[in-house]
Amino acid sequence: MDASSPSPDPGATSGVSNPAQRCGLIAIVGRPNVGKSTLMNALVGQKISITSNKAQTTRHRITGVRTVEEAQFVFVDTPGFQTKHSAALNRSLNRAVVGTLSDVDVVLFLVEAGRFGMDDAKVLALLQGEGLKHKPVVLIANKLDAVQRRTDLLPWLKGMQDRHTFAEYVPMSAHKMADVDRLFAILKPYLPEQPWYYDEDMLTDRSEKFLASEIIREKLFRLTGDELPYTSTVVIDKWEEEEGGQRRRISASIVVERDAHKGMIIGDKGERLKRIGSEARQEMERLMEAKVFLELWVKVRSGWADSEEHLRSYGYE
Ligand SMILES: Nc1nc2c(ncn2[C@@H]2O[C@H](COP(=O)(O)OP(=O)(O)OP(=O)(O)O)[C@@H](O)[C@H]2O)c(=O)[nH]1
Repeated sequence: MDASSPSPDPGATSGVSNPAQRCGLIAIVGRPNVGKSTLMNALVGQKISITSNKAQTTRHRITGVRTVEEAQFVFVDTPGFQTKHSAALNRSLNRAVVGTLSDVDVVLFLVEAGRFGMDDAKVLALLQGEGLKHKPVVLIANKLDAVQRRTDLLPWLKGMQDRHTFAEYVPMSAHKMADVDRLFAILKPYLPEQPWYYDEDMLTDRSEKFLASEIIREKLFRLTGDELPYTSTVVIDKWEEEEGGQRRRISASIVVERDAHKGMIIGDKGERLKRIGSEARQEMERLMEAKVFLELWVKVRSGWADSEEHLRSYGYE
């Protein structure tokens, strides 16, 4: 409450009782490409994590915060549960998923409405494992808009009921705002009554530096299409603020595994790298409300995805 508030005593009764504050952690899990990032961005109301048609682009844990009336929802976006690759990177990612889930109040398990494959089953098995058994899990049957025959959905939902006793069954589309609003109402009772963790207008607790690297990564994946393996990463090498924060000088490296990938990113006469840099710079300027000078490098670091040591130095724990 701000100091100029007319109310002399915020705790005073005025005939209308103020509901107690609620606050809780919510994790969003599901196989790659089911729409986790899309849903979190819709829930938080601002783009803070990258989305892409390319599977497995979400590797960092990202927190988004949304306060609706008395309830504060703190969202944790977990990396896609890795099933295809077996490098150290994936072990690290799976550890991150389990670590994230153990301390949340409710888990949103995303699947595509009408579909439940081996990859979904692996994520569900993880949720049914030791330590997570009693956690409320809400089944989100996403991409409802893409379902041709809605009548097929009822038997499918019944089948899902047999697989796990979910706390709620929510067929919806992350692209539809009305569905997203309804989800807030459904989730509210799962948040414990306790004071908010963040200011009401707080959207993310990740640093600008982290968001900058995510923006570069998003442009990288968007502009290289499916050619680039998901193991490419971005490291911020230099970050300088000038003129009281009005100007940023940022130098970043895109780290790839092979020379061929380097060529792919640089493109003909450097055109593609130039475009990645220019689009990333513009988005950073909008986000940071400052002038940005961005220098981008492409480095080849062979086999980094298999080395625990490299993972640590790039910030994956
Ligand atoms: N038709 C439809 N498409 C959706 C919906 N939600 C997400 N998508 C699309 O599904 C694709 C994948 O969405 P993401 O949000 O990147 O998926 P993700 O689960 O975060 O993917 P990873 O980062 O690979 O784990 C994108 O092309 C989205 O636009 C939806 O409700 N309906």
